[in-house]
Amino acid sequence: MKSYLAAAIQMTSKPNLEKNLAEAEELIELAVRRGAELVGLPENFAFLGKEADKLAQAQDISLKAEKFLKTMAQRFQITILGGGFPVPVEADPTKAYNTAILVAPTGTELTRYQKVHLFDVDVPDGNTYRESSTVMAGQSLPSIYPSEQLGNLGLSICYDVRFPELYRHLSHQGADVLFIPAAFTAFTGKDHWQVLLQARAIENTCYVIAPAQTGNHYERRYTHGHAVIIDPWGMILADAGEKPGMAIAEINPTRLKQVRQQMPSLQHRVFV
Ligand SMILES: O=C(O)CNC(=O)[C@H](CS)NC(=O)CCC(=O)C(=O)O
Repeated sequence: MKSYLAAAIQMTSKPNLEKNLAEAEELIELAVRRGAELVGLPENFAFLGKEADKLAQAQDISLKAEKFLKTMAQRFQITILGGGFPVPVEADPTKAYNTAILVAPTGTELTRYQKVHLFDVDVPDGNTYRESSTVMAGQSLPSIYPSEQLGNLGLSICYDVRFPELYRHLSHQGADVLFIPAAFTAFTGKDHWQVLLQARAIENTCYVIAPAQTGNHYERRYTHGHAVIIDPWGMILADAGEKPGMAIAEINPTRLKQVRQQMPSLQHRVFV
């Protein structure tokens, strides 16, 4: 593993696939110009709209999002994470998997994860979320992708951040970097987002790369923003704030080793 720059992209995706991909392309290009070799896009980067509209367009979103990620990775010679887009479930036309994929600079898919924990929550601000009405829950824990250059990369999506056992599973497999792409609600985000991300970084002594959605997407859907990169000690290395843009920071194996020496808690695990 070498030292390199990673970018966590922040977007305000809308119910408009073409527009979102054009915005993502601009931000990826900017990240590359700033030297990023690993770029993460947030959950719902390709489409953020009503559940029914998303499902109706799922086939189109799925094909175009996947093609887009492969084209970007090859054009800019970067590794790229697409932090969550709907992939239709063949056996059930009423459902899609909320899928994240990691793509190599060659355009090859390295690994894929289907979101396991679905956000079925009545948020106290009056918004109701029933992700399970259109999303099929993934059945298996994510596996890490061992990259010689970039370290062991672990995937997850958004609401997963509240389930520490998933990240324990990743760190148990040797994860160095945890991806937590999200579309966190503005209401929960203000109190929980940063705390949860820092906890996952600290307890697993891993880097956290958390691309995010921000602002108003349609009607009353607001997300929290603050795409961040956090180091294994829990320090916020970069924070994208509230506007579309990105957080960029160095992922450094020497720092990783240093923190794991200073705080060897992973070696002291008793139960998992
Ligand atoms: O907001 C939207 O319309 C899009 N959001 C999403 O697609 C996903 C699934 S509904 N959001 C989350 O998982 C939020 C989790 C969260 O916010 C928390 O855990 O507090």
